[in-house]
Amino acid sequence: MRKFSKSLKFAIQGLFEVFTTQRNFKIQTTFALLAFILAIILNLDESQILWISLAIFMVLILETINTLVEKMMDLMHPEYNAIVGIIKDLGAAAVLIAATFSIVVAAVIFGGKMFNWPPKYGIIIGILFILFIIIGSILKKGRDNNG
Ligand SMILES: Nc1ncnc2c1ncn2[C@@H]1O[C@H](COP(=O)(O)OP(=O)(O)OP(=O)(O)O)[C@@H](O)[C@H]1O
Repeated sequence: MRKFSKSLKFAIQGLFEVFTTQRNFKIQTTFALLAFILAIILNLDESQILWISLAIFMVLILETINTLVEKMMDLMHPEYNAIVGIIKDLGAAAVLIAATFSIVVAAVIFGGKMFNWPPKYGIIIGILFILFIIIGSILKKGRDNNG
């Protein structure tokens, strides 16, 4: 039991660390709080609350892992290095994917409840994001090959 309370203490220390040092995490927790309050006001049902919670916690988990990766890389390799840059960019990409998922969930659940948006708006956001990845990558490759 003592071991568990110690582990919990370290985990909470980590939580305070990511909250106090990471501006993005502060913004994400503020949005999370607003989303949970809105969920109460709109009287969301069980599955809607679970989807909102999944979206919120995925972003927070990935932002924490992204911070961990950044700190690890800064410790292991403080000087400029192209691979370090790619590793950090990948961590940021994981957060962006989770953030997009949370926009899809918000559009379907909050948009549906507040503005009567059809659920297909969520699909449209998903398609736009996938197209952005594909077209953006092709354009970038073309630019890299030319320059
Ligand atoms: N050592 C490095 N070598 C190459 N590129 C780097 C390096 N450090 C950072 N970068 C580039 O800068 C971007 C931002 O990195 P950084 O570690 O500053 O993250 P951040 O999101 O601004 O985090 P924080 O605000 O917590 O410092 C990375 O995604 C990467 O593209």
